[in-house]
Amino acid sequence: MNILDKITLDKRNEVALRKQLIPTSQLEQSVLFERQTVSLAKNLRNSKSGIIAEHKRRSPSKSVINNTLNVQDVAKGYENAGVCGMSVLTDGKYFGGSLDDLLTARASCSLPLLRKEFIIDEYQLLEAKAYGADVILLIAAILTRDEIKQFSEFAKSLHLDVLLEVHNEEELHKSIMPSLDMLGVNNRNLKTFDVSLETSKTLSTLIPNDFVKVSESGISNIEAIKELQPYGYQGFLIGENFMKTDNPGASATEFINKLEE
Ligand SMILES: O=P(O)(O)OC[C@@H](O)[C@@H](O)c1c[nH]c2ccccc12
Repeated sequence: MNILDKITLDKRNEVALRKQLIPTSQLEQSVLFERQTVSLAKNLRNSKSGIIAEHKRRSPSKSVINNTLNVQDVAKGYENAGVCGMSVLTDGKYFGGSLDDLLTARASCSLPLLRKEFIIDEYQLLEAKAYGADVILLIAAILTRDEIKQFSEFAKSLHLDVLLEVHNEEELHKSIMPSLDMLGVNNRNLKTFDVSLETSKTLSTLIPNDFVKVSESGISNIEAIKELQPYGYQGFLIGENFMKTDNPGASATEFINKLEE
């Protein structure tokens, strides 16, 4: 079993438990359910730099990235840096995140927030909304075309943006549909952890222009972005490069200033 299969299996058990503890009617009563969401896709279309900055404490590929920071400081720092949106890992077991992290980020900034999660059930979309997300991630590698359709349409009905993540041509072909806003190419293979920017370059021509193109993972310098922009990418998801420093907000500020020079 590869790591992605393991994560997905654990996630199914976790979601089944959560469903028993917190009924959907309770999620729907969250004050955040009434909140007007902010569109990340729109922000990216209007931005020069297109940075989506991530809060990530650890990952299966890197173990600990940063265990000392607090989400509030990171969210405020990213907002001050002028990023287009913030991604918050909410998986606990493999990434050290939580829905509480999402809630804290929501209370700390007004950036569009992406719930970075392994979504396998509509219930998680209600959670995303109830804890203040604006955007959800759907990972093509763990979903069927029917699930992608069902989850993305449900997300749209909740006024959430949808970022669909692919890693190869096959995943891309099965996923193209009008209920998606952004197509993300993950430069990291979630099954082997190999990282290559070539993945973004190769898949770029196959992505229809109606979607905002996002390149994800393994971006550690300005040169990578300059290299990817000619391929039509308007969004760049960066985690470790900022999170490994003592002050992710300051790192993002420096990065964006250089990029917009
Ligand atoms: O830390 P990096 O290499 O900058 O990567 C960020 C982000 O792309 C990565 O965390 C990610 C992309 N897709 C995911 C799916 C699940 C968990 C994590 C991810």
